[in-house]
Amino acid sequence: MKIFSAHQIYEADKFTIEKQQISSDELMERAATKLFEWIHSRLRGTSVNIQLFCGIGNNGGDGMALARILKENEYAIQVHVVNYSEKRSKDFLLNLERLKDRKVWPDFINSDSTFPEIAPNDIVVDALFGIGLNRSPDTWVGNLMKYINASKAFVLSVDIPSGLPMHRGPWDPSFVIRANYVLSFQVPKLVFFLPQTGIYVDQWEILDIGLDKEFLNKADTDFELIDREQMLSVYKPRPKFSHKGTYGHAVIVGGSYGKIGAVHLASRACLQSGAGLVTALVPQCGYLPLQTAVPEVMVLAKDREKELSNMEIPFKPTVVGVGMGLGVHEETVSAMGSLLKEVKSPMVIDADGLNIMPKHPEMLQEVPELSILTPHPKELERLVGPWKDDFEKLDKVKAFSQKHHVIIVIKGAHTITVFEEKGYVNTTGNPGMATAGSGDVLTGMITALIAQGYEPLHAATFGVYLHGLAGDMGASQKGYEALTASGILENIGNAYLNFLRPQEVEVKE
Ligand SMILES: NC(=O)C1=CN([C@@H]2O[C@H](COP(=O)(O)OP(=O)(O)OC[C@H]3O[C@@H](n4cnc5c(N)ncnc54)[C@H](OP(=O)(O)O)[C@@H]3O)[C@@H](O)[C@H]2O)[C@@H](O)CC1
Ligand SMILES: [K+]
Repeated sequence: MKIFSAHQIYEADKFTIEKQQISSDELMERAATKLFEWIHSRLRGTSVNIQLFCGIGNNGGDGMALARILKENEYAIQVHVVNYSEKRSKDFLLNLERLKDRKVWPDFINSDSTFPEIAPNDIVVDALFGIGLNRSPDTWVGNLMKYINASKAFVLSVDIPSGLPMHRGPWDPSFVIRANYVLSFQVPKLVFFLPQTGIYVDQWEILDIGLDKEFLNKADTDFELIDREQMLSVYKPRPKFSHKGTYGHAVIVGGSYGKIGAVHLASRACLQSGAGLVTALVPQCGYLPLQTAVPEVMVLAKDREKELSNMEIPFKPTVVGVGMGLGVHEETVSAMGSLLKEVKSPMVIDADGLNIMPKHPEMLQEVPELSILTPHPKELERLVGPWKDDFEKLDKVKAFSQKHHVIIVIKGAHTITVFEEKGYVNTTGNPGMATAGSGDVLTGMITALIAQGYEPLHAATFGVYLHGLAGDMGASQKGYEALTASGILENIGNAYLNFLRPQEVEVKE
């Protein structure tokens, strides 16, 4: 699913109005009707007090139109117009008049007003600002947001939590509505998925307001959501007459004394994700534990006992995954330099494989094109430098990807895979996966997919998606706290099965 910028949404809006020959207020009416249907299907006429806080633009207009439909359906409502500007939108004014025609008189909140009381059982509809927010809300408006946040009421935001801009972090993090639920029109918004702004959104859902499908399909967006449907188009079924050679020979290079477990996890994940053959290249201390624990993995133990000083591979592997538990010993660093010179096809580079790079920038030049780098936030900062907000981070990663022609997997709650100009936002996974070794499993999985012939970008997005799904299945058995990297690994098979199972189709009433 594509993620549109504010500008693109306004364009889609304009295009739809022209093509469908409707007026802008008809589109607003559609939006408000969808909002109403969502609320009504849950409340079914329950006598609950609904307080609508409406701005003076089109987001506020949506709120006003919703208020009217709620009133027509005999819900108890109170409408507050938050008068933050004299520049009221045409459709806001139209809906204000329509509301007055129904004998509903909103109260107007200004900078010197006392805020209305909000009871714990009330529902607050937040229609202050939508995607048009372009500067910090005034202090009194920010204080109203804080006041709403401090209430115990359930907060339902229209389109986007008010106070969140579409293109940058908030000016003041306390001047943003914390939404229990966001009903977002037509397309998801990037801010829902970023660490600094996603915290304002507990749950979100898309309401289809009938924007022109052709326009939406044609549009080229900077970001996309990675979901099951899209991954199904990437998935490569295994043909009957295949053999282990069909699925490649992956080499996992890593480990040092006390950190052989990282290679163990990555190698097993690589096998369980479908690689034909897996060889682990480790220092001597890794030989016995790996041969004992994972009989399916072949082990190449190099000369040194405690760390790798030589990463020579005596055959031509399909793909190399490197870095987990490697350490940064001087000789390991130089062995890594030689490995990068040797390998010409895309690699997967993680952990210490990445930590080595910033101190040896010449190595970055040797990284094969289309390699996949999988940094966590600290490793990423070492690679691209610090950022002031998530948007600057994404810009820096895009520039880095373009410069080095590599794929970067920014690990996080919503892992984002960046390749050149574009970011792919993952939708699977959970907080239980923030645990030791989780990244080693991911590296093994992505390596396995490349071994099987997936092109690197697909290997990265599909690997991230499956890894999250395996984590979700693990968490459903054990809960977040008890989930370990082994728990993720054990669920790779279940993740594939779940992914390939035909999904139940939701029947709409
Ligand atoms: N396209 C769609 O799919 C549909 C969209 N719809 C709805 O429209 C919403 C977008 O509406 P919108 O453009 O009128 O902007 P909105 O967010 O209501 O802000 C209002 C105005 O406030 C101003 N302003 C900005 N920052 C400010 C600040 N800090 N303090 C004070 N003022 C500030 C700024 O105007 P300015 O003063 O800069 O000229 C801005 O224009 C969208 O989220 C959705 O709910 C639906 O109706 C149906 C179809
Ligand atoms: K809003």
